[in-house]
Amino acid sequence: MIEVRGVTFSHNGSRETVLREIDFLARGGEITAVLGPNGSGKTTLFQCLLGIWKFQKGDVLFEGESMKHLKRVEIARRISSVPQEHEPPFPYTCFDIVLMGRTAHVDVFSSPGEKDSDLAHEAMEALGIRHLASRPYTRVSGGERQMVLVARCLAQNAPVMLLDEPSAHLDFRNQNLILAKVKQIVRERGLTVIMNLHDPNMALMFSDQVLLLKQGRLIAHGTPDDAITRKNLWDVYGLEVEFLTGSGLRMICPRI
Ligand SMILES: Nc1ncnc2c1ncn2[C@@H]1O[C@H](COP(=O)(O)OP(=O)(O)OP(=O)(O)O)[C@@H](O)[C@H]1O
Repeated sequence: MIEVRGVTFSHNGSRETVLREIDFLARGGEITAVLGPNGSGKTTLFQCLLGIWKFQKGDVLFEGESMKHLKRVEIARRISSVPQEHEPPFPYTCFDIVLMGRTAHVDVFSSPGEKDSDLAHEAMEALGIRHLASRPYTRVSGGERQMVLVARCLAQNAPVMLLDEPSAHLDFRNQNLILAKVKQIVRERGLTVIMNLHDPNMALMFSDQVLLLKQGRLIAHGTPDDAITRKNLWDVYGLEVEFLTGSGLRMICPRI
């Protein structure tokens, strides 16, 4: 469980407040989706949770304890993440990239051991990408890279996972497969997942809680059905939408 209390953040020397008084609770075994227009502060929120940016006000609690004074390696044992862009400088194999997820658990003077390799293989197996193990990461497709990065997150074995647009670069089938897989793993392992998404339909299908951000403020917050409404989508994106229902599903169609 991770609790965000009144987090407020501005970049050094900037007058613009990127995040204002953000409050929410993300529970284990659940997926929290963060939706909001480009530049609304979604990635910055992740960077604050990961300790990359130091917020000026508020606190982040992991299982009730403040993480404010933890070192990056200590945060990495609690929170793993899939960044939006990842371009390694060297053509590591996909397996090496997944194994890097174990860094937070390996002593500075040691190399990853058998247990670390097993966990990396297991993570690739769970996502159905074992066949990519020996392929250079720089020579697989954007979607395959995304799968490798999610596997790296799983191998890190942290109770909280942050996924920044996990379905970016994925084809229609893989977008759905990866989110269904994440949901299954979240339920099985009781992980707390927070993911940034652009498509509210994906949030309706795969999340348990939705946060809607606009210009660094939390405009709405609740179950997908409560938070994703015509009014809230208009307020946040300035877009008129229709809801279509059928087969037990509720989907959004923009009115353009
Ligand atoms: N290093 C930086 N210095 C100053 N301002 C920054 C910096 N990085 C981001 N910003 C600003 O912070 C705001 C929030 O950016 P952020 O990347 O968190 O948005 P986002 O919601 O993730 O956007 P997107 O959906 O496009 O990925 C933007 O206005 C952006 O211009």
